[in-house]
Amino acid sequence: MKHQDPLFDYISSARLPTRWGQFTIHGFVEKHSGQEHVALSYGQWQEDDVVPIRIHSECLTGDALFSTRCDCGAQLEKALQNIVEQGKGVLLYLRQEGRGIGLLNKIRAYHLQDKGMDTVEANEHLGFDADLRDYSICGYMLDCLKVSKVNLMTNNPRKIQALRDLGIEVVARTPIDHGITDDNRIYIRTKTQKLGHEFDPHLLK
Ligand SMILES: Nc1nc2c(ncn2[C@@H]2O[C@H](COP(=O)(O)OP(=O)(O)OP(=O)(O)O)[C@@H](O)[C@H]2O)c(=O)[nH]1
Repeated sequence: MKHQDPLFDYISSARLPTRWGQFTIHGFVEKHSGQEHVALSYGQWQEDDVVPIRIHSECLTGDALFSTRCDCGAQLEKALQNIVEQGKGVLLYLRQEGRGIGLLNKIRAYHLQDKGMDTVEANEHLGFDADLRDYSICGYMLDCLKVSKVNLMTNNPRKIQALRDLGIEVVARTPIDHGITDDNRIYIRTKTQKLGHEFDPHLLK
């Protein structure tokens, strides 16, 4: 598993039983910042297989605190369920909270959204770009896990491009449009209009 890289390190792996099945959790670190990330893998594959994967960006409020202000928690659950149903797959869980602005800045952005701004306007009002995420560690993580061809669960074309730029073959995309509620319909509409996410328009009416 250990690969030499100037930017990233693999740390260790362990069993991770979950509600859906038994995964293995793998720990990684960005050397320059000390930022920690994890990958969950399930099942087995050959080097040439197309592996179902999800790149999930940390969302403490949605993933751990049950918020329905976004669709993150529902997407995380659905991704793990999909992987187990398909018998193999990988979830890359990147610690890029709030599209990269961090937890406390996300709460500041939520405050501005409570006052009427949309998710992009709120980021920009705080002096950030709409999306600050960096996916470069994904190439290293997938390399360590011996994955080179993927079926990516996402509605976000930027993730497809980011993987292609890293030399990963994105053979297919599986939409992941779970968790749309009255609490987040406007937020998701904004993501389609301003950030390029692809959603079935009927789901957003
Ligand atoms: N700045 C900011 N971040 C948010 C907000 N709502 C959710 N997030 C963060 O957005 C990230 C998830 O992004 P999404 O746009 O839902 O999904 P995606 O990862 O781009 O695309 P998918 O693969 O289709 O889910 C997580 O890091 C969340 O913490 C918000 O209103 N403002």
